[in-house]
Amino acid sequence: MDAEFWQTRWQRGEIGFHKASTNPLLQRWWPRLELNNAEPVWVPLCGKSLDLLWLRSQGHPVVGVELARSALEAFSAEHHLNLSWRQAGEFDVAEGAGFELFCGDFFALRPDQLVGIRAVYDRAALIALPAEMRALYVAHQRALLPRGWRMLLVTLDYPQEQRPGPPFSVSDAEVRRLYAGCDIQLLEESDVLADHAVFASQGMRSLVERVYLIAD
Ligand SMILES: C[S@@+](CC[C@H](N)C(=O)[O-])C[C@H]1O[C@@H](n2cnc3c(N)ncnc32)[C@H](O)[C@@H]1O
Repeated sequence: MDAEFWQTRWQRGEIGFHKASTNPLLQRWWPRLELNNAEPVWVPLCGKSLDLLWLRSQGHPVVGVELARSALEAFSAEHHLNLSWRQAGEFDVAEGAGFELFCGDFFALRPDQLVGIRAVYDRAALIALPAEMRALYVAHQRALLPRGWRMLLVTLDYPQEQRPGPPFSVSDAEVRRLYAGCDIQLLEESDVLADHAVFASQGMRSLVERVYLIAD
């Protein structure tokens, strides 16, 4: 899952992960983070998700990172946001209308670029990465954020041998291992295979979606 893999997915429009509506799990569970609406929210591997718009509609300034510039340009154009671009070190940043979206590699971000962020939304970021990268991703995430953060995390769990990722299968045990030392609450768990006919046609036999509230 290198940069070229994702750039090619965006170039070819192979973005089945992108949803045409706000994630209902975000709407249902976000209040459990008990945030002040003025708190900025960090959205790693953000794509052009409509969830960014929903978070902003709640009053949150939204900070994201995304490798594919075309994704951020599409986000700006499709929602008439007229984001402008500036440079910040090795990142180009699309900003305006309550958004600050870093274009570049998550792993190149430094803590001083995310000062004051204590809220995180991870949907299809952790599970976009293969196992060896997930450990590095979580370690970097934890190094980037100041103590006291809270995160809403959405995962998928299925027999990995039934289909190659992404999305990758992430078990409950792995979430607890990766975020050891944090307070981890499982908010919801359900089998969602019936909603993913393509995965079922690829041989998947079960697909469990989980939503966690994780606090450092
Ligand atoms: C599965 S998609 C999910 C996008 C978004 N979270 C959503 O829910 O629609 C993963 C996204 O992460 C981006 N990505 C992958 N690796 C990245 C990295 N190292 N740094 C920044 N973005 C990355 C990809 O380009 C892709 O848009």
